[in-house]
Amino acid sequence: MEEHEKLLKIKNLKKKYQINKEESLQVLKGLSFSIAHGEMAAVMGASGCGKTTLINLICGVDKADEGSIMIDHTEITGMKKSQMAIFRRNNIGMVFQDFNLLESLNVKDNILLPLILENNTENSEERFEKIMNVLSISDLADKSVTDISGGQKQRVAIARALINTPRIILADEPTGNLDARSTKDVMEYLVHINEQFKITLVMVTHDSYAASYCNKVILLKDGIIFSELQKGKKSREVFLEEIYDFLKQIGGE
Ligand SMILES: Nc1ncnc2c1ncn2[C@@H]1O[C@H](COP(=O)(O)OP(=O)(O)OP(=O)(O)O)[C@@H](O)[C@H]1O
Repeated sequence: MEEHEKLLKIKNLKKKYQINKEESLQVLKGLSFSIAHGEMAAVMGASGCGKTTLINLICGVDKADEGSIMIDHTEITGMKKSQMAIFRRNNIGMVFQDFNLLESLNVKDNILLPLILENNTENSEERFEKIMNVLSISDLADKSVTDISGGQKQRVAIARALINTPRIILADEPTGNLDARSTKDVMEYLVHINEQFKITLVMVTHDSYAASYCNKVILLKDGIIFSELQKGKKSREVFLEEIYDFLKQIGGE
């Protein structure tokens, strides 16, 4: 893969947290990897290895100590907070474990919220309809988000992440609050939107089953990359076995 085909390029990323005056915790110790345009990748590793830290650095809510994060040729590590907030709104769609939907708004308004905040709802109807169709939530548009299932809530959250035509979707444990049936549904829909909208997707997960839907799995250990697994032409089931085997080596399952 040529460098210019990479959407996300992370080089030598370092992050430590100051625990108290004397102690600090070096979580990321020089992490490097890249994600191609249109790729769907999972980041895995034992609890506390720095997965959420990594997502927070990529979406710019926290700052790295060293290293570089490029999203489509834009270096984000040096950006000011206000600049980063604008970049994030225009380029990054976020999906969270607990959905982060507003209960006072119905499904449609939750999805349109990023455009409403930007005062940019003109010509959004066609994209809204397409997203609703692809995620099979058209029938839910007028419902309150308190009256739909967990799996449906996550599909609404994915629709909201997509509405602004982002370059990348970052998902932190998107199936963490879902049962097995809804996990399967949500992962199938994520594959579907990855294909239909050619959107690049990076998710952090504990769940090997969810990760097995991705084209690539990045395994973190001790603050660096332990291994990168490619699905290639393998079936999802065979890829799942491979993920299990590697996770056993790093104590992640
Ligand atoms: N703001 C913070 N201050 C101090 N330590 C922190 C802070 N945020 C995270 N940590 C620590 O850094 C390490 C990595 O945390 P992080 O949440 O990134 O891990 P994770 O891989 O996402 O964990 P999990 O899988 O359990 O969600 C953990 O030991 C955590 O306790």
